[in-house]
Amino acid sequence: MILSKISLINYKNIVSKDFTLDSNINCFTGNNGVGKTTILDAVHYLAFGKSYFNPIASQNIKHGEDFFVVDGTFEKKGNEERIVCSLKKGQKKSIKRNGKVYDKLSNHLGLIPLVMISPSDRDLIIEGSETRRKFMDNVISQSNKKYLQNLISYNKVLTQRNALLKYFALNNTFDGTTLEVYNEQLCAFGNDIYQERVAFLDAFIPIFKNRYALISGNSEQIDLSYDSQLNEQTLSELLVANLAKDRVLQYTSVGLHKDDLKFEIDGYPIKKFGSQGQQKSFLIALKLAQFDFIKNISHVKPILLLDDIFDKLDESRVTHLVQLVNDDTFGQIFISDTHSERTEEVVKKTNQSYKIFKL
Ligand SMILES: Nc1ncnc2c1ncn2[C@@H]1O[C@H](COP(=O)(O)OP(=O)(O)OP(=O)(O)O)[C@@H](O)[C@H]1O
Repeated sequence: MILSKISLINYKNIVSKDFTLDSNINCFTGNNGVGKTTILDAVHYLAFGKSYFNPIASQNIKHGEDFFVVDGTFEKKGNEERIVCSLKKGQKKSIKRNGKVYDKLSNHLGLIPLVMISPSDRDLIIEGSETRRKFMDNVISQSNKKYLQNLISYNKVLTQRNALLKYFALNNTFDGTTLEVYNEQLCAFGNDIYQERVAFLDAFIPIFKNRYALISGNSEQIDLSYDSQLNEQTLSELLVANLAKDRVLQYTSVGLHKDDLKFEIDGYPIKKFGSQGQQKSFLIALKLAQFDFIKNISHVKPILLLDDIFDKLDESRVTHLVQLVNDDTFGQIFISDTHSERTEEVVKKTNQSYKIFKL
């Protein structure tokens, strides 16, 4: 899938802009705040029906205006797909494919595979476990609809179980039979989710390590592992063993919603012991592995958005990255950078066609 044209109206700081794009590399350069990331974000909007950065849809409308439109034309094997995302203040957002409004956003997801790499991915390292679970869940659910369904069902039962624990505490009562019904449902959905996460990481971790080695030139050992209470005990055993604690806490303290991913460098947590460049390399490797994973499953090369990617990387890592881009693993790429000359230098070294848009 190649994005051949995009136009933005009132999207964040962009009043009105149209771009006719290259099928390989597109670079957006300019000073801080001119709107480079905004353009990449608009491409993300076309694929996922939402901003990568601001989940509150109305805040993506340019200040003082009352609507935005992002209009993209994609080409796939000679066929055109026109996707138009728009939002008018006070109304529901609309996503149209070839003039027809989608009933549900979920029907659009998957049509345009895309991976964004951005400085805000640092949240994956510095924030709590929820961010890392979300990353894992997003990658798995892009190719596994049943996983997403199980996840939704698990969270629903979890909310009900927590409400019941609260009810017990408030009313000084306990009903083991009702709780058991929730436990059984939680275990049924939870075990499926656990198995899928194990299988996913078995496939994902070697791809990730390979990507990291290529970017860093093998200069340090990194590790990614699955940290789950279910690695030691079944969910059913965990629920029984922690019942007294859960009744005191009035919520479910064990389960898949506590899973995490452990990121390490030379055996130590990367959050505390990785340099900025090493952390950045780790995140790029993680996202490139996501790219590979989606590509292997969907047999389509996702669009790759590289937001401010060269910052903090030394020359040899930038060179390795460019070499990566040069093999035919990748499809269309969008790059944003403050240094126009640096970008041009870098993309010139690839054997790909490119366009540089100076904003
Ligand atoms: N709803 C909005 N209306 C108007 N401006 C907005 C809105 N949301 C964000 N902005 C502004 O858009 C501008 C462009 O941001 P963007 O992140 O695209 O810049 P950039 O060119 O990538 O800069 P940098 O080099 O600093 O990363 C910023 O000044 C930001 O404050």
